[in-house]
Amino acid sequence: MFHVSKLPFIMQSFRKLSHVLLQYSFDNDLLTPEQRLFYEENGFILIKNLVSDKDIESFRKEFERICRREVEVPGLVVMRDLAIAKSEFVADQKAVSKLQDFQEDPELFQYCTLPQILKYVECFTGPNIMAMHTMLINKPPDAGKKTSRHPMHQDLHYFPFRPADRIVCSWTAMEKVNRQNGCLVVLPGTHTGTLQEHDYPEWEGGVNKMYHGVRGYDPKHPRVHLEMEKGDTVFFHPLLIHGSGMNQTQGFRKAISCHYASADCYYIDVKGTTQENIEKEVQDIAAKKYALDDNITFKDTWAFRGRLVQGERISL
Ligand SMILES: CC(C)CC(=O)SCCNC(=O)CCNC(=O)[C@H](O)C(C)(C)COP(=O)(O)OP(=O)(O)OC[C@H]1O[C@@H](n2cnc3c(N)ncnc32)[C@H](O)[C@@H]1OP(=O)(O)O
Ligand SMILES: Nc1ncnc2c1ncn2[C@@H]1O[C@H](COP(=O)(O)OP(=O)(O)OP(=O)(O)O)[C@@H](O)[C@H]1O
Ligand SMILES: O=C(O)CCC(=O)C(=O)O
Ligand SMILES: [Fe+2]
Ligand SMILES: [Mg+2]
Repeated sequence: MFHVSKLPFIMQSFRKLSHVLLQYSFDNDLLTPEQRLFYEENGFILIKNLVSDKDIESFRKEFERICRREVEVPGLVVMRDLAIAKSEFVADQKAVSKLQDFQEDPELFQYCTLPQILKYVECFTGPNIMAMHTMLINKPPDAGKKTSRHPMHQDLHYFPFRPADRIVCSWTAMEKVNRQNGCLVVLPGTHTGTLQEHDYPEWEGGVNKMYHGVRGYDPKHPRVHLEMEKGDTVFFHPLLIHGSGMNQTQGFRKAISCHYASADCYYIDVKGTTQENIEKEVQDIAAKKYALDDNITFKDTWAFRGRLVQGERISL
């Protein structure tokens, strides 16, 4: 018979067991057992209303200043949608589809250090945390060629560091996102698989630079559209297959995100793996951007951009 005096023993056994059975998250006081199990099984977890309107307003303002070129940010990559980059019209601020690598912009980088975000991140990375990759995505109204889509992919394809289970993305909606404006689409449970081969999808209207898609995923796998309100944040595993649909509205769908990794993750050599194709593209772009010879390594491009946000810097 169960007796309350046995409760501490039962709890302790559960904790021990959970270390064996739950490989994707850590035991702490933040996630409920149900939330942990959800992440373990699905590879993502959505937390409502995590980032304040005030913070989002300040990211939006800074984004606009960058578009107007009132501030210059070292290392920042300003992307334009393919449909606009290849058009004859002079691009104005509305042409910016994505900012990458805003680690040197104090206003935007504030996002990566928000304590309420880091508390969740720690459940997946542990206490020593590096912000490895930053983005502000401004998905434009589709110009008619479906170039606003992001093909289904696994973010780990871009990362030469491991282990995958100690990496997590936080992605915060800066406004209401839904099917109409191209919310995230995820294939729940795919984080338990392996890294798949990625390449450019054969889309008629073309595809944006470096938007590789996963080859041959099961089109019948259940899809979940993550409709979110402003401030809602999803945390997801780097093997989770995800993408985003076309923006069929006239507004620019904004989201801000950061990929975090445990500071004791280690770099790997991707030679001879499916990641060789992205390594080559990244090195070609980096060589141009930093006006260097082609001796900048894939690993360097990451070590150089990564920033410690909690604990101590170890091997990344
Ligand atoms: C987990 C995470 C990492 C997952 C992801 O983020 S997946 C997406 C990752 N994407 C990236 O990292 C994209 C990086 N993009 C860039 O570095 C830049 O936007 C560049 C593609 C190098 C272009 O930048 P920049 O050289 O300043 O732009 P320019 O206007 O001078 O154009 C130079 C040539 O590039 C072309 N271009 C610009 N934007 C795109 C585009 N979106 N897709 C395809 N081609 C593009 C542009 O047309 C021009 O081509 P040519 O006229 O020389 O043929
Ligand atoms: N031909 C394709 N190959 C690979 N991925 C695709 C293809 N077409 C769409 N996708 C991806 O599938 C996801 C959903 O795209 P899409 O907008 O077509 O459908 P949806 O949003 O589920 O449906 P709806 O637009 O009817 O609401 C996106 O990640 C998109 O990039
Ligand atoms: O905001 C989006 O459309 C998703 C972007 C994404 O998955 C990525 O850049 O890796
Ligand atoms: Fe992604
Ligand atoms: Mg759609």
